[in-house]
Amino acid sequence: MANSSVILSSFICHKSLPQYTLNFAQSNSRLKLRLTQAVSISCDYTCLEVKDVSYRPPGTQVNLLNRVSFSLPERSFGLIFGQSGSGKTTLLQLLAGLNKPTSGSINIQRYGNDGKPNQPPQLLPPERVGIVFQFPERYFVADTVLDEVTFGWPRQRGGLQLKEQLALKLQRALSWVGLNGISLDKDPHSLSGGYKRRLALAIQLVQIPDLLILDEPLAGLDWKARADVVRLLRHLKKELNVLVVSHDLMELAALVDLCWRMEMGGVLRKANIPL
Ligand SMILES: Nc1ncnc2c1ncn2[C@@H]1O[C@H](COP(=O)(O)OP(=O)(O)OP(=O)(O)O)[C@@H](O)[C@H]1O
Repeated sequence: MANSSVILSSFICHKSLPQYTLNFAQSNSRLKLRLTQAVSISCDYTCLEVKDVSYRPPGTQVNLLNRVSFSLPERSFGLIFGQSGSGKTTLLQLLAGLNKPTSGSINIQRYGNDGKPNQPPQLLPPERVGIVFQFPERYFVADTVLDEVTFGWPRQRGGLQLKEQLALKLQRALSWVGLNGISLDKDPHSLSGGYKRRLALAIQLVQIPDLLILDEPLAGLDWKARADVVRLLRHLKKELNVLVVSHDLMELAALVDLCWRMEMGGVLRKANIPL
């Protein structure tokens, strides 16, 4: 059976590896730990809090976002929908730290058992946000699944310990998205549509994000792959804070805890899903 040392050795000299697969019974350990913590330690929770965020691209006079405010408590699934050109992607880019708001704040707020903030709000650091853009498979650059997932990992710096930690996180991420059965030598471009999306998600889950953002996760998939991704999102929302921008309201409706409409001019309003 392949184990973390197999991944680890492949991470260090990954070009010369034979075919292998993953089978990790222990990879749900963090999940169990989180459940235990929730029951036995406290009922504290965190919440993404976006307050009065406006954005005007440098050198322009037009606000693409106008005083956007919303909150998304942890382990919930938020959906933003709205017309093309209304500003949804612009908002996601701010949340991911790719651009900075012209004004307003994007924070993580921790609350205590009494429902009151129990510490000052913390800025949401970009490295704690996972984002999967539309059609992520178009940006796959590697010839193997392993190279795709580990693309961007430290090659020179960092000791064995760091690499071992990363390898364990990789096992867990692949297990989360149900890819623990596939060969890491496989060409990512040869995967089915649903599996390509799973791979794109696994890449974002290696470091567990405080916020997982998905831009049109069902776009361009056939019905089977769409159902596959919806099933996966149902599973992930139990553990993560998920924010999705999508036009596929019917298919995602059953997952949605909170919903907003982005109106033209970058104004966000709370809404029901118009089914
Ligand atoms: N850097 C920029 N400078 C000026 N205008 C911009 C810039 N980036 C985006 N825009 C404009 O801002 C508006 C919002 O774009 P955005 O991509 O956020 O919309 P969207 O709601 O995500 O649309 P879609 O559903 O088609 O993806 C559009 O009119 C777009 O042309």
